[in-house]
Amino acid sequence: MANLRPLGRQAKKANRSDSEILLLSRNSHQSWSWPLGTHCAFRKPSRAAMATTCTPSTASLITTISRSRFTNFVCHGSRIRDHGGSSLSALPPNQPVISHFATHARGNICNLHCRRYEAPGSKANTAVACSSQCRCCGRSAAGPLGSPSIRASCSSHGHDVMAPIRQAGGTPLTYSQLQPSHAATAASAQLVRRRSLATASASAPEAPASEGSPQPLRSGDLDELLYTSGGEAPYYRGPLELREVPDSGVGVFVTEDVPCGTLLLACYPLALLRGRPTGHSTHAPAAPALLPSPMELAHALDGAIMSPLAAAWMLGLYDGVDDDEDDGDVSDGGSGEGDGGRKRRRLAQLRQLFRQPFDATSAAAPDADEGEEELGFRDAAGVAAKGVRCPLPAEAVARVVTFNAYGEARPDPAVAAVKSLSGEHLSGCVGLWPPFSLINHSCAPVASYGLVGDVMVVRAATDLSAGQQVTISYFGRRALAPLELRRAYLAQHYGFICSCERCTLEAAGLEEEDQQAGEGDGYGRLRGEGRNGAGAGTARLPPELPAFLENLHTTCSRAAAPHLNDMLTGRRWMAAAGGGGGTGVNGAVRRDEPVSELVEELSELYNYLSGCWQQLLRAAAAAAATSGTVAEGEEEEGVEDAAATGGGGLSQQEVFWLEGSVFVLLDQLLVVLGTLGLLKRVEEQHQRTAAKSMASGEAGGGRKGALAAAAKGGSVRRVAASPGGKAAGRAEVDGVVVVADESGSAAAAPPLTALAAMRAVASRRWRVEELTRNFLMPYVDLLAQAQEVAAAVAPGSDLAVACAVRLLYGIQAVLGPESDEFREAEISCYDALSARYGILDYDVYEQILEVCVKQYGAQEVRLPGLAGEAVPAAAPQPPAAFLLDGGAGEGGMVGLHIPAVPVDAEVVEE
Ligand SMILES: C[S@@+](CC[C@H](N)C(=O)[O-])C[C@H]1O[C@@H](n2cnc3c(N)ncnc32)[C@H](O)[C@@H]1O
Repeated sequence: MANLRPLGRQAKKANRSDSEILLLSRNSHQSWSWPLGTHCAFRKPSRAAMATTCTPSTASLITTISRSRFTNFVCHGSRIRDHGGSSLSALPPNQPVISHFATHARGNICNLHCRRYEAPGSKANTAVACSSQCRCCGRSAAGPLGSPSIRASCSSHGHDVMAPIRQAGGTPLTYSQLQPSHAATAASAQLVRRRSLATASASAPEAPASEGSPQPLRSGDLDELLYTSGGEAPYYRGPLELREVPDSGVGVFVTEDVPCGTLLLACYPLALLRGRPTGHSTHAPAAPALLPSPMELAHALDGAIMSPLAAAWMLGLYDGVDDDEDDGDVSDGGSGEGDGGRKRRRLAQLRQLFRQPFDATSAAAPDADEGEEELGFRDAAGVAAKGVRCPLPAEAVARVVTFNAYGEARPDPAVAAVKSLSGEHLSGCVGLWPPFSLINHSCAPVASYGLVGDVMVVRAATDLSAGQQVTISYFGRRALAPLELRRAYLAQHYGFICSCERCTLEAAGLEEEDQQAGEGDGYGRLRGEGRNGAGAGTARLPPELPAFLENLHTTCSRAAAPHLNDMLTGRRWMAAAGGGGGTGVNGAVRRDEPVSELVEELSELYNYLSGCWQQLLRAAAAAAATSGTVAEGEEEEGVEDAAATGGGGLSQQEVFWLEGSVFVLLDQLLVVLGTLGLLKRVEEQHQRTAAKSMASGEAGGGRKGALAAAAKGGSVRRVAASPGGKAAGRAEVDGVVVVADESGSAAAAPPLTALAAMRAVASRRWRVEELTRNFLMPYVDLLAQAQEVAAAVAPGSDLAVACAVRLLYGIQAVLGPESDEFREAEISCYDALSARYGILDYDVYEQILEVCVKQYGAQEVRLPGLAGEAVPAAAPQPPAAFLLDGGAGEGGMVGLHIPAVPVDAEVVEE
């Protein structure tokens, strides 16, 4: 599992229940100090407490935490296994305000979460002291003590949200985040003990709200996080600068180290079109049909009145003409600038624009008519200015929109939940956010992004080092597709051949496919042909792997997926149940389609898919072996070493990519596995029942008698008499319609229909151990792999969040909330949400998690029957399908729905 360790649920529980934890004392003007080498004082050692222990031996020293005006200090540190520890470094005394912030050391060994509470009346936006350095890895995540470059905030309900926001140029965000916590005292008393996810179970009766049932999101909680201060126009630019990037034009780079979750950019749109509001639904994404098209946006912009700043951006944004290409023209035309002239000029112009805040006064006014040119815009210097007409001709506007616009099919679930509190219902939209448009794409991006209302927010999705390019993924789930498919998509939609690190690596590998001992990366290394011969002669990957990978996706998505979709989705079941008989919509299964045929078909598919999966895993394992794989407990260092040295084998990252390339396969396996189990069980039950009836019939005289006898015994309820045939009959066995024919032979037992199967499934209790063994375990196993893939390839994306959330619930169902695996899964969840929303206060994290659980259908993992409750006998419901889709605003590549029906369960005999 990932190597990231934020505070876990246990830590939270410990704090909540053990109020003795020394650091958790609110609102008292008090200071603490620890002599060197003493442990943080947890009176009741818990696992969390132990993990948080700071000792010199783990190189974690707390010298003093200085006094003065700070009032409250909460430290949640956690550390997993035996890697180093969390560290609070020394703070000089008598700082005006002291705070620590969360260092979310993704990829580091340790993690530290510290929260500060302001004294009532004190100014939360006073510069705070931040200094924290991991002694294990030496990484520093903050500016110097007392530096005004970092601000911290208190949330309105008394918890704080620690988002290190840096004032590195640009206008800092001015919103409620930086205001004093107006209700810190009162709210801290109101701390609601939320029902822990860990203890929530399918069977748990709804607890009264006061007993800590999940609280609905309160706008105040996320306002702080989401920059919705009302009125003020948020703009924020972190420590970013523009640079030239070979083959990609201009790109955005960080000028200093920033930790994962750091806000990098928040800006207003130059223009934005929203679709018709559809409200927030937990399951149903906004219909794509409601999304305005980019061409509508281009049309709206054509000839629109806009601020001089916006007009300058329109001229500066990439329009599909490469700078190099244009250079030739320019010099040929006698500009005298020579090669690189336009490039340099453009870079200089963009740098100047990038420095200007792009806030609400910078936008276009597409609906403005002539007279409204007088409207108050402002120019690049921030001076009030007249509006100007869009300086580009229609076709150029269309090109700018094509290459720079961003569309979101549905709003982010957490944002939507917050917005809906104030009656605002977001919908899909298309818009242009100029500073955001300068960020290049990578198939292994390092930043996440999303819309908060109209504001585009970009965050570091991993720790970034000074000088590193900020990249995002232009597509969602396609990030998990193989090279050729990704490239085809980017070429078609964005007009470029991706030259990101991952593509370069994979392409290099493909080119070297036929070479002998490799010096290169990629597939050469995959085959154990690593540098200096490392790995040669040891485990080797199948030589056909590259082709295998490239073909697999095509096969699965084009052949298997539609087939499965058609056969297994809720729509189909619904159509089967929906009456009319015969075929339903979209060629749905016939009411009388025999289960055995479906089973056979699915079995074949399953064998094929699982063969592919096994092959892939073997390949990945073999590759890992060639890299001189890491011993247990040395995972992180090993990976780092491998990555750093470019060692002979395959780095963990490459393994992730490999696995990611067939991510689609995993979904399909899940669906097939689950459905197959379901059908097999029902069929077996059907056969048992038929055999029973036969036996009774033989003893009691004829099939008709058998049915009657069975009905008498309570297991079969007779619903129809023989239509006249000597041994025919029809009965319903707990929802399964059994129609006896006239042959009298067991083999001639009538086919169980798909519809009847669903009914049977829906009306039964499930045997827990069967569920666990046959369905949930493989499911969770696959999810765990998927989660790692998603975290590596698309951190902070919908996909990564969905995987992490579903894994959490899967592990809860299978291994329980006390298991180590659960804790690790929770850490993954926290990581995924932090990468998306920034470093989160635990309570906010819990709230967002709840929203995501609904959004991604994770609760469906809690299959009926796990807690022993009966599944309501009812007509088959269409499964509450959930879709693992892509990053912000993107649909999935394949769009498989995973049925949420309980599957592979054995009917408990009564
Ligand atoms: C939204 S713009 C990004 C900013 C752009 N680099 C510029 O100079 O304005 C998108 C364009 O940048 C270039 N680009 C972005 N990511 C790239 C990548 N990974 N490889 C190659 N070109 C890329 C492509 O030309 C693409 O159409």
